[in-house]
Amino acid sequence: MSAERNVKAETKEHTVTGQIPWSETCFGCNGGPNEGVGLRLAVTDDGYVACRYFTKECHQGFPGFVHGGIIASYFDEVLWGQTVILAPEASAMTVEMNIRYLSAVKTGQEIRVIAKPAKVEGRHIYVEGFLLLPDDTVAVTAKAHYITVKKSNTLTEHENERMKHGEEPAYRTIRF
Ligand SMILES: CCCCCCCCCCCC(=O)SCCNC(=O)CCNC(=O)[C@H](O)C(C)(C)COP(=O)(O)OP(=O)(O)OC[C@H]1O[C@@H](n2cnc3c(N)ncnc32)[C@H](O)[C@@H]1OP(=O)(O)O
Repeated sequence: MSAERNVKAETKEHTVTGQIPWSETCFGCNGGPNEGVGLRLAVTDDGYVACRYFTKECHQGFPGFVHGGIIASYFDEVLWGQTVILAPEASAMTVEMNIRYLSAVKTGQEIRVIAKPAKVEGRHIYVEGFLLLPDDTVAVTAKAHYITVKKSNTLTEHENERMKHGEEPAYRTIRF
C-alpha cells in the first residue's frame, strides 16, 4: 500500500468467512461502551483480516480526531489477527510496529482496518495493513512484526478454549 497522502484505494466487496474470538479482558477487543476499543476481527475468504469500526468520541486526542495511540491499538489488534490464521497452535506478541499517519481520522465515523495476508519465517510473522476512511482514502498504513509464543504464556484457559472455535461474524461482507 502506498504511503502517499490522499490516495484512494481501489475497493471490492470481500466475503467474510469467520470471526476471530474476542476477549473480555483485552483493551483492543472488549466491547464495553467506553472501556475498550471493541474491534471485531473478520476473516475473509481470500486471507485478509478486516474490521469495520465506528470511531468513538472517548478516543479523541485533538478535538474531533482519534488519538494516534488508539489508532496504533487498532493496528496492533487487527494485524495480530493474521497471526491467529498463520500460527493457530501458538499465540504471538508484537515486537515492532511502524505506523504512518497520512490523514487525520475523525471520531464518529465508520472506518475499516485491514491486515493483508502475512509472511511467516519461523517464529517471526510480518504483517502489513491499512486504514480506510469512509470515502476509501488510505489514512494510515502500518507494518508489524510478531513473535510466536506458547499459548499458555499469553491467554487464559478460558480464552484458549474460545480460540478453538470460530465465532459468528458480525457482518458477511466488507469492502476494501
Ligand atoms: C479469545 C482471546 C483473544 C485475545 C486477543 C488478544 C489480542 C492481543 C493482541 C495484542 C498484541 C500485543 O500488543 S503484545 C504486547 C506488546 N508486546 C510485548 O510486550 C512483547 C515483549 N517482548 C517479549 O515478551 C519477548 O521479546 C518475546 C516473548 C516476544 C520473545 O522472547 P523469547 O520467547 O524469550 O524469544 P527471544 O529468543 O528473545 O526472541 C525470539 C526472536 O524474536 C526476536 N525479537 C525479540 N524482540 C524483538 C524486537 N523488539 N524487535 C525485533 N526482534 C525481536 C529475537 O531477535 C529472536 O529472533 P531470532 O533469533 O529467533 O531470529
